[in-house]
Amino acid sequence: MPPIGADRPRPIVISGPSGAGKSTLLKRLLDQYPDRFGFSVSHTTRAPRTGEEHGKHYHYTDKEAFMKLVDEGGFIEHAQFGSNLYGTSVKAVKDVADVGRVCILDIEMEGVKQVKKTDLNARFLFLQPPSVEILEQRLRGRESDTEEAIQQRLAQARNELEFAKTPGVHDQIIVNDDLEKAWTEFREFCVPGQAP
Ligand SMILES: Nc1ncnc2c1ncn2[C@@H]1O[C@H](COP(=O)(O)OP(=O)(O)OP(=O)(O)O)[C@@H](O)[C@H]1O
Repeated sequence: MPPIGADRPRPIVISGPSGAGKSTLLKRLLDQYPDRFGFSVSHTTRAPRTGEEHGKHYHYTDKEAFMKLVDEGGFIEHAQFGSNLYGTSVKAVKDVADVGRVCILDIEMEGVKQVKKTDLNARFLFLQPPSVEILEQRLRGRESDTEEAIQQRLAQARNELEFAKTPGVHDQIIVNDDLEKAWTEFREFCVPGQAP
């Protein structure tokens, strides 16, 4: 198989603090270009629920096999929720490129560092809020988080913003001040050459 980028579309890694507007812009992108992008299928150790399909909703696995893949460096991100493990494997991202779609990874800073260690040849986009104060207003405006969660997100946001200053980490940084302006830049990054 040739490397990603030769004839398979390069994945796009989108990161940025919680509340920066990733979901807002991604929803718009997927609505406008439904066939162009794809998402990787995650691994999980939880049992499939009725109607869920192996390889479609998740790759269902057991703890032992999951941990073996962790040891082999097969995961970009993995985490435990409750008693179950979840993760995004490098292979799952390659599977999306193999069917000719641009895999979108909406991940946080640690995941970005992991992707950089792989041969995924990804492009990196950072979505930046205009300021931490405005980020706080938006998180509050969303009315979906407790005060504690907001404080945690803001603390993590400061870390992410600091990391994003590292030269060469991101191919592009978009400041989400005016949504329409951010959308134009976002679309140009994800679907180059579409601007009127
Ligand atoms: N340019 C903008 N101006 C004003 N409000 C915005 C702008 N962009 C996004 N918002 C609002 O900010 C809030 C946070 O946006 P969104 O939920 O898309 O963030 P996110 O980065 O996906 O966060 P998370 O990582 O927690 O999912 C939403 O209520 C959204 O409507």
